[in-house]
Amino acid sequence: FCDAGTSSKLLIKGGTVVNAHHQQVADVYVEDGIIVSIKSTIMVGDEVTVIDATGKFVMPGGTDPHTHLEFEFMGTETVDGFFGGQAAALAGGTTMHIDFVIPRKGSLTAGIEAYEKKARKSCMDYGFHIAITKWDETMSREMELMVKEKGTNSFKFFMAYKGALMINDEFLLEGFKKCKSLGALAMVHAENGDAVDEGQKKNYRTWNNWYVIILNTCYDFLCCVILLEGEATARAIHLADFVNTPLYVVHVMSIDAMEEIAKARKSGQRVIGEPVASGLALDESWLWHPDFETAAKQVMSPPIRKRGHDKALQASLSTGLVGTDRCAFNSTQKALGIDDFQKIPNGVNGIEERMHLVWDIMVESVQISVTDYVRLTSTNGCQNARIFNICPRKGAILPGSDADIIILNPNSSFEITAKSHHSKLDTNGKVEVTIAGGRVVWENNELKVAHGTGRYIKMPPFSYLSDGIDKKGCLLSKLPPSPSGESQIQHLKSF
Ligand SMILES: NC(=O)NCCC(=O)O
Ligand SMILES: [Zn+2]
Ligand SMILES: [Zn+2]
Repeated sequence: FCDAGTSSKLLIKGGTVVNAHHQQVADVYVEDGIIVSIKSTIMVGDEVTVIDATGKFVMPGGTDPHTHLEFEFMGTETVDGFFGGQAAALAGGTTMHIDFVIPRKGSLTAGIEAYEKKARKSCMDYGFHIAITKWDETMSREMELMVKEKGTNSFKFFMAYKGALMINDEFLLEGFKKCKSLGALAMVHAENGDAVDEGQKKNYRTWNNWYVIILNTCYDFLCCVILLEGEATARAIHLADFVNTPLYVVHVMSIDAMEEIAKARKSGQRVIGEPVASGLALDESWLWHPDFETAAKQVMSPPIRKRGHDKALQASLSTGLVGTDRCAFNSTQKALGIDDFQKIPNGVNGIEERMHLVWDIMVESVQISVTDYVRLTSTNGCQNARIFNICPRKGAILPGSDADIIILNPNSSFEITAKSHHSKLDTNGKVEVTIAGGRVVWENNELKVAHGTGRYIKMPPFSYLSDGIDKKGCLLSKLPPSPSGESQIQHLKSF
């Protein structure tokens, strides 16, 4: 890593500037980390660094809404610290990410403080979601603190990982009610954790020598897990509807889950589904690879599905957004599960590849337009930046927006060849320049990043998703308050 680029005045000349709903050939002038103007021609003095973007796209840097950097999980910790993971992200055109704070000894305050420390050396802007892994009055008070004092506006509830992070329906409901009252977004990891646990316990403890023999039985189990993802997604949707709060389903991996979300959206419920790069690009055949290391790389939860689910998720993207769920473990860590596949640390890579994969899979195949691409990856329109209430600071090339900008050359192609990847992958379209906070941090295949240049981005509550939602009303809000000193019968009569 080199020193971060220092120029505080930049002119990006002659590129096609793309926002979520519009593109135009224009110059973009940046000063002190902020976009100052966008005009057909801008003249500047010698003190300004000029970047020629003729024939290329000038777009907002990506926001990855789902990462786990320096995450202690399943007896180990993800390979990247904040700085390393962010540097990789910047090389791939992502300029902001939102990571998940895991409570420490049950405390959200201790949890966020630990993450503030982890993120101190950041070279890229970041925000936090908060995971809720139990429920009591203290948790409820701490959620309030996280929103009102810590600048977070989203909480993730795990319906899986029994015995570790999982929360039951009663607490899920309490959490949803609290989210609603705070104007915060409820997020769910939707899998039926009890059933997954049961299936895993009963079967398939050995992966190594027995790998081929158990293959078919495991396959049946994974098919069943699809139903369990759909079931949990539907359950979360119904509970969110019951309290009338918006819902965000993370890492949607199956057609079943996707269809539940589509159905709810059709009926007017505010539900967002988040496919991830691995689910769009991979299929489960890798999971059955005879080489443990190759197979274990693909192990994540919910699992990557068979061909068909990827295409369906791609099709659903026209109304959505895309994250990575970056939770990377190396082969030594994955080998923790060589004798018991339940112990393979769950998680995949993607923070560096997401922007290129989505370009290649979606734009090159003409499934979406270039403006849609901006909407999905970096977030204006109705996606990440709006969902997390940070638009137009992020996700837009507009005067006043942060100067987080990428220059993408649609006529350049390259191979993703890192040793850690299971295959070589040709992608068309290449992020040639990344500008973060007004500094050129990626250019000529070289990173120029420095510790401490990334900022914590506060995300205020009551995004557009909360706007006007109470007009709809819900069963819970229509119930009269419980009686005091009145008999249940009288109370029910009055209702
Ligand atoms: N998804 C996964 O397998 N690992 C990361 C943790 C999570 O998001 O559930
Ligand atoms: Zn999850
Ligand atoms: Zn995750």
